[in-house]
Amino acid sequence: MDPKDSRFSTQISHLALDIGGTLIKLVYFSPNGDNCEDGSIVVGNNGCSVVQGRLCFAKFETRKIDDCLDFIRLNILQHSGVQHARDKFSVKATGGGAFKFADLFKEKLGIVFDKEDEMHSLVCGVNFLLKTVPREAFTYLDGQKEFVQIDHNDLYPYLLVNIGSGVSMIKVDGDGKYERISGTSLGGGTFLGLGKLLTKCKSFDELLELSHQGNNRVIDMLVGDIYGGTDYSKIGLSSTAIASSFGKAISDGKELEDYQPEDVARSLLRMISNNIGQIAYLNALRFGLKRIFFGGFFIRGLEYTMDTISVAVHFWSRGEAKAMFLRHEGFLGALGAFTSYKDQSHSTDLKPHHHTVERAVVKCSDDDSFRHIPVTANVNDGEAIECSINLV
Ligand SMILES: Nc1ncnc2c1ncn2[C@@H]1O[C@H](COP(=O)(O)OP(=O)(O)OP(=O)(O)O)[C@@H](O)[C@H]1O
Ligand SMILES: CC(C)(CO)[C@@H](O)C(=O)NCCC(=O)O
Repeated sequence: MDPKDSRFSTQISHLALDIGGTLIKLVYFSPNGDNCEDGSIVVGNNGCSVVQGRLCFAKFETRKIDDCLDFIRLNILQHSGVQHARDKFSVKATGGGAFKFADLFKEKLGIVFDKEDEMHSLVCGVNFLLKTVPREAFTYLDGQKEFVQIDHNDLYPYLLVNIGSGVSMIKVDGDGKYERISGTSLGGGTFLGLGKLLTKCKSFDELLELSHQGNNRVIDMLVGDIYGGTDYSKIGLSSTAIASSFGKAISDGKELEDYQPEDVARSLLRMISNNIGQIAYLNALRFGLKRIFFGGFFIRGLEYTMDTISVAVHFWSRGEAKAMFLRHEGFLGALGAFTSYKDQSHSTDLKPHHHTVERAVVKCSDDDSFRHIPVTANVNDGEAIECSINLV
């Protein structure tokens, strides 16, 4: 197969979207490195072409969906010499937006969504990563990041906690065997929404930056604040443990303006992370699960967030359960939708039924400068995955 001939089809058919309440995530296969550094095409064998390249990642704010449409138009459609796909191509899509924005994509780009269930996609995405991508999962405790060697024969059961706008908790027992056992509406959307209201910051990055500089003890009421500086050791609470998030605001006699936005952001991040860690542990306990994988874009590879979640899980489980994180945390659903191409033949006659990942590389697309991709990744924003797909 001449790679040039198949380029348009390849790029369109190997794109998957996860359109969530806050963010749109894209995973796309770049066969020739045009959209992703250093990729390479090639190799034909026995009527089946193996195309080498990379899985690339990009994200957009859902409220700025036009940017996402432009990205697809400029980097995928126009790149291939067309403006509109004229209803010819269906693309895997998951998340609530696969329903909400189906008409928009059809009207603006001529792309039809082939919808994949959100929970199913999340589970497929995690299983794909854990089974295929080396050094994907890691623990984070006391400032130490440690990669976890995953034994494919001893992967299940595990608890998946996906922290997006809201939080879903899914017990995974095998490939396609899972149950959503819990969830909470206090998630990444709560952090960002409350954060914007309380600190006047404009973006998630700004809020994170603020939280870096803050001190949660200024607003949180600690056990020591209640117990005159001492631990409550009888029930295992140290004086520095948070007794009540934002509790000091009750009696400080201060207005919101009297607090530093940094301290508010820090308390908020701690409150949300702690709460999710605790609910996750309780659900793990319900079903006797020892391993908890945390995903979703709320985490963003942020040490403070991961540390807080890990400490919460460690503390409540008395060291029995383990919190683990994933390098491609934010792209689980989109990756899962992408891998679902392998389950069926495709209108373009392309069928990626096998993904071989040799190594993950630290270059990727950056959503803020998507017109100039490729660029080097920032804050773990989705490292490209080197892989090959079979075209039949
Ligand atoms: N650049 C960003 N802009 C906005 N939010 C961000 C950003 N980076 C990380 N976040 C955080 O990630 C959250 C969204 O995560 P994610 O994309 O996994 O969920 P979603 O798919 O939008 O939500 P849901 O699955 O609940 O529909 C936000 O609520 C916010 O806390
Ligand atoms: C509604 C979804 C699944 C959309 O992704 C997510 O935002 C979520 O799991 N929210 C939490 C809802 C709840 O269980 O209370």
